[in-house]
Amino acid sequence: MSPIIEARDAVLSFGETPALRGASFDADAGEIVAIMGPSGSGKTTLLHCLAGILSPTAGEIRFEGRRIDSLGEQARSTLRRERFGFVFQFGQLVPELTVEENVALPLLLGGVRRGEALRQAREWLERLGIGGMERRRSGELSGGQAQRVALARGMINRPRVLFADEPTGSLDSLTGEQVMDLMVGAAREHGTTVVLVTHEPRVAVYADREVVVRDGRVHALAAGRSGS
Ligand SMILES: Nc1ncnc2c1ncn2[C@@H]1O[C@H](COP(=O)(O)OP(=O)(O)OP(=O)(O)O)[C@@H](O)[C@H]1O
Repeated sequence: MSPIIEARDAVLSFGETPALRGASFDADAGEIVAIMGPSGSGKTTLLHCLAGILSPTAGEIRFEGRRIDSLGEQARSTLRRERFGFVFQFGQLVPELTVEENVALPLLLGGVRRGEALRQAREWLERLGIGGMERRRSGELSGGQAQRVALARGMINRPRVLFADEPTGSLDSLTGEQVMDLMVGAAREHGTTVVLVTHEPRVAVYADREVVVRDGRVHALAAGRSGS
């Protein structure tokens, strides 16, 4: 099986600071892969390259076998909206919008009618155990609730790949486990690949496989600890 998402020898610097120095990574369809590694090693930069947010200056990024690093900004933006989902450390919800509008946003941006988009948003909120909060604003949510909302927003367009950057980084361990259970459950149900950046071993055990980034390069770890 060829990987659904892949980086080959990706190189990227920020000014004089090298972030990726020939990073290679791949994930198969439906696989959950954790990217671990020390602070500043290049994890987030790798995730941003895989997700088409950044383009490496050398090397290749492929999604479903096709180069995406050479696409223009508009094509990458469409790809992100239609095929990828995102969950970040602090939810990054839009404070002016209600919870249901936040969740519906990827559908609304893709042209789905408002009524239908909000209906699907409420379904996801229900499913993630926060039904009844659809009219709140993000400032009225706990950290765990906000991450559930972010997860609902990340999954609502049934992405092929969900990119999660420290999704539990702002949560206590119990709440973090609940969010990870929900994320893994939703991803498994929809066959969504998950690329999960975390520095927490107890979060990485949710993955099928772990890799470690050091100094801008990716090192494989022994086969996943989960289930073993
Ligand atoms: N926008 C930026 N401008 C300048 N330097 C950056 C930028 N983003 C990242 N860097 C630098 O690139 C290197 C890799 O950063 P990156 O955020 O990818 O690491 P990380 O492994 O995700 O770190 P952390 O675990 O602390 O989030 C670091 O040296 C960082 O300082």
